[in-house]
Amino acid sequence: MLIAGTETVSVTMEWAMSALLNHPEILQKVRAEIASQVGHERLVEELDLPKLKYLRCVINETLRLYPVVPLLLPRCPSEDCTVAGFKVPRDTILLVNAFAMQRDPEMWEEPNRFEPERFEVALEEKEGVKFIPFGMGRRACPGSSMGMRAIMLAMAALIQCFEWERTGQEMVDMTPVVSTSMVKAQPLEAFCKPYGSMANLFSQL
Ligand code: HEM
Repeated sequence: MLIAGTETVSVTMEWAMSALLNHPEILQKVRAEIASQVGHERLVEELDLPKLKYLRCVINETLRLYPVVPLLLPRCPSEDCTVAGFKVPRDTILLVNAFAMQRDPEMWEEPNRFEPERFEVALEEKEGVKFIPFGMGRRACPGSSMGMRAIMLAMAALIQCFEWERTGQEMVDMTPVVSTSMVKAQPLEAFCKPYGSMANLFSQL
């Protein structure tokens, strides 16, 4: 539970921040949303999260392109069954490739493009199966809602309090490696400095 609930959150945040540094215009849009919905007189808090709709789209788009658990957890049917027309004998280990589904060009327009706006329109119920970063069914992630809240709150605070930049002209390397989870091959390095309008708040801490 500890690993399931901590590494997933921190790794997703690293992917999200990396994607934002490679798309400064999207980072700017998140910053503008936080400025209009929360301002700079106080720190963002959990009750603000429902208002940060674009930030939620950014996290969803991050989970689509960089799902921390790309093959979900293995399934093993207790009886013979049929999956997508294939006969599967009992006790076969089945893996669901969420990574491939979430980049399938038959399901997504320009699938490799980081475009949070695609989540501004709610997925239709039948489309829900194409976006499964938390798995689905009885064994789906029980911490999905807590995970989303933790990521959104931490990301919102980081963006509200600091200005972020890449360390140079070159883009952040987004190459993944898969171990127990899908992490960045190169850990993120970035520059940050306190955001001017938050200086008052920092001095009171
Ligand atoms: C970004 C955050 C997270 C992601 C992307 C994520 C993703 C997943 C995925 C894909 C599974 C497998 C589901 C399946 O195979 O259908 C899973 C299982 C699980 N997750 Fe998460 N998770 C996250 C956060 C959390 C948190 C915060 C907790 C707990 C506090 C948690 C606890 C668990 C547990 C206990 C399971 C195993 C469930 C079972 O086998 O029945 N996860 N998670």
